[in-house]
Amino acid sequence: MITVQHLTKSFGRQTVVSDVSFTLGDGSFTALIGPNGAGKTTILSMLAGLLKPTKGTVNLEGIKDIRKEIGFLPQYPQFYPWLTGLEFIEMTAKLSGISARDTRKEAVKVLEFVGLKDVMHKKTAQYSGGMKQRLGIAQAIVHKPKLLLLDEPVASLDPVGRREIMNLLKQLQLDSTILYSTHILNDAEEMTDQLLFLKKGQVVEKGSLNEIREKFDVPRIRIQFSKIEEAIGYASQSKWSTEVEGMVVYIHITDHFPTMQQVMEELSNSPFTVLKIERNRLTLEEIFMKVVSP
Ligand SMILES: Nc1ncnc2c1ncn2[C@@H]1O[C@H](COP(=O)(O)OP(=O)(O)OP(=O)(O)O)[C@@H](O)[C@H]1O
Repeated sequence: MITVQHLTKSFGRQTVVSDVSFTLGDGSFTALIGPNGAGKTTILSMLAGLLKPTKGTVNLEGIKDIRKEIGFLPQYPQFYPWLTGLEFIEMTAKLSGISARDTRKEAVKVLEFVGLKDVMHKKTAQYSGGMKQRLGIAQAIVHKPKLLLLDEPVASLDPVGRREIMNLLKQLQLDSTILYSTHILNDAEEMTDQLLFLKKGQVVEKGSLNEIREKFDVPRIRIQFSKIEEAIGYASQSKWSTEVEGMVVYIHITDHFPTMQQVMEELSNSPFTVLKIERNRLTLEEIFMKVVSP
């Protein structure tokens, strides 16, 4: 269990992380979500022992030697372009305390796990962005850390690459506690046990996706029309409270009203063509905007 209490970091007079507290249960998968400059990198760097907190504590229960038991993927990992992938991982394996006898074996194993075995003898200068990200993950996990900290592990990847990396991380959760930062919310939505929403250096909301949904979700009915004019036309004559977004009209449900049936009745008496009607939930992105907007 990792316990972070009142973590604060100031650079000069500017406090960029302020009184942040949270816990990470063993084997949990937590996302640190926040806009640019919210303090994600600073928090991860303090947990990784790379930055000294101004105030507060990080209690890494069960972790005696940070070098051996924490894996860290920086936001912009640096690779020596003249080394091959295998040479690079062998080097990081040594640095993280793996015995010289085992470095080759462990390096090959981890490169196979991240899908780079076929290119492990190529120089890292020739790796694509996705391959570099995998190599970055390989260096973070080669020593089988108990705590894995990843700063924006999927930000530079296309949707297929993101999916692959997230699936890889999900497998790592079997052996490690994972904390990663992101502003790509779909990934967080699917994979994560706990969400920590950061705004201006403070945790403004935390909990599981369901807990946060319960708190912020607004039940609504979503109606898709075939033309913007139709959406506007329907919204202006509806007796319910509506919101128009392009060809879509949202009707907010309060105290169970209106019912779907009432809306359908109203629609059937109108001249507009409906393409789709459904009960709809806020996406994580919409919840995020609600939580972090000023
Ligand atoms: N060494 C430093 N000296 C001064 N200010 C810093 C330093 N490092 C970070 N900051 C400031 O701290 C704030 C938080 O930065 P941080 O990189 O932690 O945010 P972030 O949430 O990771 O942002 P991004 O999503 O853009 O990576 C920013 O205002 C940044 O300018």
